[in-house]
Amino acid sequence: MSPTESPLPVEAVPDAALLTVRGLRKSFGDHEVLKSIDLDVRRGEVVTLIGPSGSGKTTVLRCLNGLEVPDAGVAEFAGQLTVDFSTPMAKKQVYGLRDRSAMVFQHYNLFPHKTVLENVIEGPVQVQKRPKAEAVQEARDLLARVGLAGKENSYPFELSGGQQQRVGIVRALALRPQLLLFDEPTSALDPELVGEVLAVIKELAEEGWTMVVVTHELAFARQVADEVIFMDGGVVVERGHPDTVLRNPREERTRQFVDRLLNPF
Ligand SMILES: Nc1ncnc2c1ncn2[C@@H]1O[C@H](COP(=O)(O)OP(=O)(O)OP(=O)(O)O)[C@@H](O)[C@H]1O
Repeated sequence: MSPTESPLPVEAVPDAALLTVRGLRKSFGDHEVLKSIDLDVRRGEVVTLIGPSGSGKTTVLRCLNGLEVPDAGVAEFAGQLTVDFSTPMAKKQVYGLRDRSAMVFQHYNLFPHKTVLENVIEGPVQVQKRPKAEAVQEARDLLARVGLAGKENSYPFELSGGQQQRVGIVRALALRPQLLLFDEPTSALDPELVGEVLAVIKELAEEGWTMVVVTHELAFARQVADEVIFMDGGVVVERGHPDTVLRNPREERTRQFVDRLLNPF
């Protein structure tokens, strides 16, 4: 299913903004984790977030998905929804963000006691109240697309990590989101399984899905990303085309981080 088939259609307007975020701030206690983050995501664009552990990448995704309520800032889904996080209404409005985005988690976060099919249809049927037969058919089609036909009745523990993550991706797609959020989708996988998951994400990018991907896979970022954002200490240090940020960064901090990823010893 391409994003244009979703019930919340992504219009084929090249370079049109889908999500604009300004001044995003989030503290946990007195630890200021995000210090005024700006983000522009255009329709059909792939933005990758890179940065050291603790720099705030996951927190950005969780704020975009409405799993955390930021302390300040504004998020706007073009022409549909504006959330001003500094107002009391934001606590309710973040559900609007959750309706429009879907997250793929580092550790898959599948329900262990549910089958693959049950995991995938949970959101569409229980949350979105879509007809079960339609959700089941769509889930079967999506699972087949990522090479998981025949695994519908398996339980997560019966699958490899790569297969579980592909179920995680299908579960996100089944929500028919406008924006896909990936939080280090391959970092829990054995090295030989990383490629099979990245291939699925790359295919989705080629189909025109809009996505924000937190990843340490620089080869993926180079090939697939339209923009790379390097975060450190809760701020955006540098952003730009992958050829600049990953090959010829302007900032010394970016250069050191990329060098460490390329030469860990
Ligand atoms: N719910 C929370 N309560 C308290 N502190 C939190 C919470 N969530 C995140 N943090 C802290 O916020 C900081 C940023 O965390 P975050 O997970 O966003 O970083 P990250 O860049 O994604 O790191 P990693 O690459 O290790 O996942 C860390 O210091 C983390 O301990």
